[in-house]
Amino acid sequence: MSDVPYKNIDVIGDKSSDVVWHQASVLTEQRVSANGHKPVVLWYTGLSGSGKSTVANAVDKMLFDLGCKTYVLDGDNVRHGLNGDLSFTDVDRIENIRRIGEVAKLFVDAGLIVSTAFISPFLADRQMVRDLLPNGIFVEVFIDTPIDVCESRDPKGLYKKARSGEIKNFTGIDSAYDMPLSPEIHVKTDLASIEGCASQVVDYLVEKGIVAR
Ligand SMILES: Nc1ncnc2c1ncn2[C@@H]1O[C@H](COP(=O)(O)OS(=O)(=O)O)[C@@H](OP(=O)(O)O)[C@H]1O
Ligand SMILES: Nc1ncnc2c1ncn2[C@@H]1O[C@H](COP(=O)(O)OP(=O)(O)O)[C@@H](O)[C@H]1O
Repeated sequence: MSDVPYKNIDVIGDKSSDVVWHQASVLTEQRVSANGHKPVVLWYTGLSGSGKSTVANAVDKMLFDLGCKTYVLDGDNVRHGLNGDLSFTDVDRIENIRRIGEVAKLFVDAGLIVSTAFISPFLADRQMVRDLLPNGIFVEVFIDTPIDVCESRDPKGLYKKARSGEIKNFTGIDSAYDMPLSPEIHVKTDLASIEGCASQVVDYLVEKGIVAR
């Protein structure tokens, strides 16, 4: 497990002590009742090329077709906008996950099923997001794909660049990945089809009474 210092602590610290929380006029409970399902964060974690985006989007489509209110936050997309100022140093990855955790919390408040597809390599950061949310809301989905399979897929040609030294701090090569210790859902993409992996996630949500089929 990596032990990374929170260098951006001045950013992370709460500087809003004079700001008072405004109570919304539509309560989360009312949104939940209108939506017909519980809000949840499906927190996908895994190496680059493991299948996070593919499985998250396949699940999202299945849930959308069941009438659920959903949204996917994807690493590649969020890093173009909200987190466009962040690199792949350990400190910036920590800040990346902290911001996504806060955004996911807002989506939960809106009553949605939010899927996040970020490498989120550090155990401590995934725990930080779990702790940010009410009990049972954070569902860790470990997209467990061996690095040699990810590298043979290499959908963006990034492993090739990392091996040649063109990209530094690449997860699994010269940057750490802490495997989840007890994820709620453990998906092995080298053993099941995309549809099979997505069904595994939806089955979990149905089994837990989060959505109805
Ligand atoms: N150095 C390095 N290491 C890992 N990944 C890299 C790197 N540089 C660029 N990329 C691309 O950025 C995507 C990962 O962004 P994340 O926000 O998910 O990363 S992290 O959670 O902050 O670790 C990742 O997307 P996925 O392949 O979808 O995981 C890559 O496309
Ligand atoms: N069972 C599977 N689940 C998910 N992806 C799979 C599976 N089998 C093959 N793939 C392929 O692996 C690649 C995963 O890429 P991607 O979803 O972008 O990964 P990540 O978001 O983790 O970087 C895609 O090209 C996808 O088609």
